[in-house]
Amino acid sequence: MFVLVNLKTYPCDPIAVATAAADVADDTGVRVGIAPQAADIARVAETGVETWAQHVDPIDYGSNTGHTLAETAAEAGATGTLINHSEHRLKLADIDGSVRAAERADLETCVCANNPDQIGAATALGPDSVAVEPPELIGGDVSVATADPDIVTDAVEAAGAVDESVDVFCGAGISTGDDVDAAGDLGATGVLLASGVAKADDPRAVLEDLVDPVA
Ligand SMILES: O=C(CO)COP(=O)(O)O
Repeated sequence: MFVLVNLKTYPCDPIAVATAAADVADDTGVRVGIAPQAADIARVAETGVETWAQHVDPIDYGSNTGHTLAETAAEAGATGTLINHSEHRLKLADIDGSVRAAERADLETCVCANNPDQIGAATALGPDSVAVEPPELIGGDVSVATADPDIVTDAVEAAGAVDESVDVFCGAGISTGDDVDAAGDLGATGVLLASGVAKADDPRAVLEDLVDPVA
């Protein structure tokens, strides 16, 4: 399982979380990634943790004020990027453009989607992975795998019908190792989570628990 922690713009210490995540990954062999804000990518990457961008724009070098260029994210130390997160939704053509931009910069891609139909469409764009995250469960206390297991199995089926080589992750409300385990049982090969770690009093303890059943 891949455990990808999206720090969003939560007021946590990205370096403390990244250092803990790097330690937990080293100790257990579980793949753990951190997706900090763009401005924090370089110092998060310096901790040695697998570092992802939260977004890259469908642009090339040039006159694009205020955008995130995939090459710059990669040079800062990112090795992957989320695209079309529920809190940063893009038009279909721009999702495609962002996937192409990320590929150009050798960034691994995960396209997020709200439901299985969107997962099928996202898979057709050829990312490395897709992630189903029901918006109504994001930031809540109940894991998607518990609250809506069918959405995960349907997403796995929808992606598989288009391209079996594309990994399927799930996210929303995931905060424990049991949640990660349940997501795996439904066919997900990774989880995306945020508040469970970023808002925790002890992010290291949460990270240790998250990887425990899959270690
Ligand atoms: O949006 C998410 C990860 O990208 C999920 O957020 P929560 O883990 O806070 O529900």
